[in-house]
Amino acid sequence: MRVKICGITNLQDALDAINTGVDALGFVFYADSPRYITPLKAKEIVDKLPPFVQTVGLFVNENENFINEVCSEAKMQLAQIIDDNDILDYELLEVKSVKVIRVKSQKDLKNLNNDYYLLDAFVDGFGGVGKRIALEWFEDIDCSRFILAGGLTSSNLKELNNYGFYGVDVSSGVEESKGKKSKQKMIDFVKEANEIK
Ligand SMILES: O=C(O)c1ccccc1N[C@@H]1O[C@H](COP(=O)(O)O)[C@@H](O)[C@H]1O
Repeated sequence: MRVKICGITNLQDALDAINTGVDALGFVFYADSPRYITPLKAKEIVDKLPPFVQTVGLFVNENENFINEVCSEAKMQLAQIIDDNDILDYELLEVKSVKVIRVKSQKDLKNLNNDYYLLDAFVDGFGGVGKRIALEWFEDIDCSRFILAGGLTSSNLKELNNYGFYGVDVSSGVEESKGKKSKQKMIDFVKEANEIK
């Protein structure tokens, strides 16, 4: 089970997250988020990271140029993309990407192609507020290319057993306050994630 911790705003949280064994760190380039980080500050953090950790930039309804420029400046290796109006031309992106599906109903899980998707619960405004997707919607669906997000915590991760998700993404569930991660919550989260089958 791959684990991404999203909403990194400072070096200490990034290093604490890495020490728990996470696979990816997320940086929010969405100005209305309490976890927003400037590309320059993200780059300063990324420059101090050890190898073998993927850096992921989160974008909300931005155009290709903006995504390319920020990923280049901030040294993001993957773009996590919310594109509500489906207008992005992915061919124009200079960085690998994963599309976010903001899941409102079980219908949104049907007819997806063979790509990897990050699935987050639909909320008015945007994510990072701890809302969950109903797990029963995934019964009888192949979850092996899905990264599940939305309302995950060390206490509810056990419920994911046997679904076969590729990975999980968490933000508010490992915070002590908005934009500040809790070292202990990250340790507990990653420990539980490693036990999921
Ligand atoms: O984290 C944010 O502030 C954010 C802002 C806008 C869109 C998405 C955002 N976060 C993403 O939301 C999901 C779930 O987060 P949570 O664990 O429920 O708090 C996750 O993919 C974050 O990357």
